[in-house]
Amino acid sequence: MGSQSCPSSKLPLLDFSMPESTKPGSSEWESLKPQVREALEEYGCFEACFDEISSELLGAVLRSTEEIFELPLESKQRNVSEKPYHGYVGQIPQLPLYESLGIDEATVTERVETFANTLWPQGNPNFSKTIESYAEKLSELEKVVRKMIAESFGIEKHIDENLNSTNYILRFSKYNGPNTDDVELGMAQHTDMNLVTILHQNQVDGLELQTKDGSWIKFQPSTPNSFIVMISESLTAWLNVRLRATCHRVMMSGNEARYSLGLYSYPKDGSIIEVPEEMVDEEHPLLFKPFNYEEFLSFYYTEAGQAAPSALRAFCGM
Ligand SMILES: O=C(O)CCC(=O)C(=O)O
Ligand SMILES: [Fe+2]
Repeated sequence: MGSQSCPSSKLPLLDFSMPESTKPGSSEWESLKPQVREALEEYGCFEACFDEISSELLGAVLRSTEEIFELPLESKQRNVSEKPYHGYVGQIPQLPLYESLGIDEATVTERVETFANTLWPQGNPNFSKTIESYAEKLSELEKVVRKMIAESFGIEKHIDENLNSTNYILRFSKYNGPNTDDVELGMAQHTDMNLVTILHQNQVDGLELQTKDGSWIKFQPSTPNSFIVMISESLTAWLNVRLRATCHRVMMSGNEARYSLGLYSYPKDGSIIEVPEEMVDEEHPLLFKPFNYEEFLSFYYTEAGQAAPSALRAFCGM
């Protein structure tokens, strides 16, 4: 990899910590809604403040993340899943800096406890309590954002069904510093396939985002406690591509390890994503047939899915 880094940039910073800002219909809600829409139109993502998750909780979450990666490889590899990219991922020759583990249905107490018991056979109640609280609170922010998006397009009558058929996976990632003078690949460029992704990281930067003109910017958080909210392919499909998912990657430099946590909302097994009729008109012809997310994800991980410029269009485009 080259030794050059791309320019740093700030994203729009939206404040979900204001009282009432997560209460539908409040003046704070109404003022944030167009800002969410505008930021997503421009960048496909934004930075969010959300002090429902306190600094103490964020500190505990990052310590818990470090605790996971300190475990021996055999322990981490016990985190298995029949779904691709849901269990332990690591030891990939092309991505030597990267390792991650996921908890599927991370807002469900038993699922978090099962994950903890898999990693620590003697249990780790502290970990479970911290992580469950984090996933639960952050999933509330995710729902607020999705609801604001739906209202901004006048499709709020479909939102309850959309919200009620959602699961959340929480992924813990570690990227080692390359320990050279070069910038090295942590994670290859991609868009996420789910609905909405919310990321939080430690103090080591590395996330890069592709702007509309195709250039790359390095994300630099405005405050250590903020989150990046990003829309992903399945949500853009639901919106008939009125918003676009952002292409992103992780590039690492220096000696320090970067830790990140991603909360990914995705449609529950068996649920179908169908573009609401309000999103279709002469100017915006229907782009996707109704699709099942699980089937789409299986296709995405096939050779044809990986080779397609847009896996979603290849899978269910009109
Ligand atoms: O670590 C990050 O900030 C990004 C992770 C990511 O893009 C992913 O897991 O899909
Ligand atoms: Fe991603």
